[in-house]
Amino acid sequence: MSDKKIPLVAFLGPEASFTHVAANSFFGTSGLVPHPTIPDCIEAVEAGQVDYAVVPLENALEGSVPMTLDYLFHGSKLFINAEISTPIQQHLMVNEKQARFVDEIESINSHPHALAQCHKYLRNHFRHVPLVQMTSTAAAAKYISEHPDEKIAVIANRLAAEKYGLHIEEENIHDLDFNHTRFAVLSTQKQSLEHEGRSEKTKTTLMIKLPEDDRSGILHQILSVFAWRRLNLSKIESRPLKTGLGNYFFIIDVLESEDHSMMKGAIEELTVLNCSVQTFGSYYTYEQQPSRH
Ligand SMILES: O=C(O)C(=O)C[C@]1(C(=O)O)C=C[C@@H](O)C=C1
Repeated sequence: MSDKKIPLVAFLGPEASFTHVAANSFFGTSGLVPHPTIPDCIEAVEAGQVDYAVVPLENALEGSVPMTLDYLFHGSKLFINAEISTPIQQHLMVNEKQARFVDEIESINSHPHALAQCHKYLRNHFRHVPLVQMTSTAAAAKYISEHPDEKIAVIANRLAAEKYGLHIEEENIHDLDFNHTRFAVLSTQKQSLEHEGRSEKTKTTLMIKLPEDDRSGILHQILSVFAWRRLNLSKIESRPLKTGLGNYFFIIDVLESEDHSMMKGAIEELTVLNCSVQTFGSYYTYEQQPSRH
């Protein structure tokens, strides 16, 4: 018998959320602990209650998950240890008791990203039905399993339909086929987690704050630091600094390890330009293979 300690992993729950599916694919079924919100997951790992947290970072159709970015980049001391890219398939479901009355539903509940991923479908089929935002797709599914008399449909994955005994009214209602979400594995350690099927390249996530004096051309200078070193950026996003209107910082993903000499040089040069640079770790990406969920 192996005496290897099973890590505890917080994930955005309840069970059968997409985050659960992603966490399960990476860590297996043991040690996974559902938390009701993204900040709860982040705080659990900061407080040492769990070893890791798995939280959604970005969806291919909807873009970044602001809650994760806000908690990760504003004051947390966590690092990204791995990234899991998961295919997302959304289904419309109701409680078995409501299966004959789908025409009479009074609201459609789900996570805001899931509602947005099915925007066209909802406009075409349920234009006048109010949409209600929930903390996760699985939270919506769990709710209607516990309230069979309420005339609510939800958008969630197949695992949620199975787990909460719901009737799938329509499958694959997401507007575009290429629907993937990136999840981050976070911990207090600066480390890269190894797992089967990792990407060839390491990715580094940087948070860059501009110098106080608002010089013209500073963004161009920042990008040149990476460009002449042939460091490939896979993402650049600006987010509010929350210090005043128009004050932003940049999140930049670079396809190189921060230990690489070119990266060290780039970070040093950015500091000389009076930018403040914080690294959130270098890590691998894992593509989760499509499953029935
Ligand atoms: O609601 C869930 O099931 C989640 O895991 C959250 C989340 C998200 O934040 O985008 C994850 C993947 C899907 O894109 C929809 C919702």
